[in-house]
Amino acid sequence: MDNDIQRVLYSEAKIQETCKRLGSQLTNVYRSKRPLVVCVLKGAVPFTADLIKRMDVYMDLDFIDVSSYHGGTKSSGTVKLLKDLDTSVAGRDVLFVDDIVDTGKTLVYLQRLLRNRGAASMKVCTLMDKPEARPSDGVKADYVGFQVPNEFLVGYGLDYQGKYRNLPYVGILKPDIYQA
Ligand SMILES: O=P(O)(O)OC[C@H]1O[C@H](OP(=O)(O)OP(=O)(O)O)[C@H](O)[C@@H]1O
Ligand code: HPA
Repeated sequence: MDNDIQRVLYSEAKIQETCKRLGSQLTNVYRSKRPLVVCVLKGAVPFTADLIKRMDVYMDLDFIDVSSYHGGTKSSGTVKLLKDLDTSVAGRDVLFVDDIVDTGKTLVYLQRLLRNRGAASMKVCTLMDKPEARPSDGVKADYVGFQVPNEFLVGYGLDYQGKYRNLPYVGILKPDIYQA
């Protein structure tokens, strides 16, 4: 897989350092609470696994599966709910964990879906934020690891046609891979 990568943007060490920083920030925020951490499948799996190990708080973990990138590099614009939460969010402090906020459509969808379920609070932690991909008055994540350039990225959860999620770093693919 390494041969398919043109440039590494965030190394494994840099990502781990960032998980540590975000984890201690979130530990302070949720110290006296018991948050419901919601991992947004599938891309957020590696980040969630590393982040929660850095959060020294009692918490519950649940998963929601939504998808809008159907194999390509552009959002289809339509977010589909593939699996809902198993846990009630009423009265809970919900923390969404995602790998990237790009156009922001996934985030808008998730916030809309949970709005009427009575959560006490809803926050978003994302490893990567691509603000140039959406209007400046668009949605915002509360806790961000890296602000990333407006390019299609792979690795550490991010896929291209289902591949590269298991790379331990984040990078940019060689141009010929898209054409293959
Ligand atoms: O801000 P947006 O433009 O909505 O993009 C962000 C979303 O896109 C990716 O998920 P995807 O829909 O590809 O599903 P996956 O995680 O299962 O790959 C990523 O994991 C985010 O959840
Ligand atoms: O840059 C990206 N790469 C892979 N998947 C994504 N989903 C949203 N943005 C991206």
